[in-house]
Amino acid sequence: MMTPHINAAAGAFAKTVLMPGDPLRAKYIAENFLDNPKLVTDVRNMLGYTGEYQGKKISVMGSGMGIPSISIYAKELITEYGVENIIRIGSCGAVSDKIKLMDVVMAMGASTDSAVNRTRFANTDFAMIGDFDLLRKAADAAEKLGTNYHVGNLYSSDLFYSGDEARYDLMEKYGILGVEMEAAGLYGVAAEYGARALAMMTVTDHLRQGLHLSAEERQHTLNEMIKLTLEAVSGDL
Ligand SMILES: O=P(O)(O)O[C@H]1O[C@H](CO)[C@@H](O)[C@H]1O
Ligand SMILES: O=c1cc[nH]c(=O)[nH]1
Repeated sequence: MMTPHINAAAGAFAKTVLMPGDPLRAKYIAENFLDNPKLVTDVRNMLGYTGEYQGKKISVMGSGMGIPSISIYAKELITEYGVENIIRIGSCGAVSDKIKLMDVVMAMGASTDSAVNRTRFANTDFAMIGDFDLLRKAADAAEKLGTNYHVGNLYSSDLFYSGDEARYDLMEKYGILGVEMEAAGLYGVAAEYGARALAMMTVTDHLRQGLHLSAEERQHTLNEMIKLTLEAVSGDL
């Protein structure tokens, strides 16, 4: 079996796929957190691996950056490879002083300036929400591991370089917890094709305070989020 973007064999993916934006983060997770990881797809270097966690099959694959990219991979994973659960594990920027660097943000919902969900939903506003069961398990895992986390609304932006300070004010007023570039697209695909999805982000940047995690801090905190995610999904693999 092959799609235009995934060259894995039929059955190569587990029913649960962790999805960081960066394919090299997928490689890092496979090599450092999974047992017996095998590369199953590498079209365009968008690396995907399947291995085991606590003896059960699990996959990890990069999504690329932005809603169009994750929409292609998530759709093909669900419809062509039978994937049932996709958990995005990414990075985001914060706009509120209540959110600190290294906190984890779990997207109960995802707002966006992208048109994709209006395009797929008769030009009306479909509420982009994460799967409640995955969200509850992720929050429970964060409590267990003592992670600082927030649950609420995220903003998936088409522009990384927007420079729109007024929009950051609006986001803060409306309680947006983080800005990233994929969650609303992932939630739309999951709704359209009947899969479960959750997006979780580590806060790596503070867009109002001009703060950015160092490379080492990014690595460390992303490790925490990966452990949290594996703990959250371990009962369902
Ligand atoms: O760290 P990842 O998962 O790539 O997520 C964030 O980082 C990228 C921008 O640098 C965008 O993909 C954004 O959503
Ligand atoms: O999209 C993103 C990702 C990380 N940090 C940001 O500020 N924006």
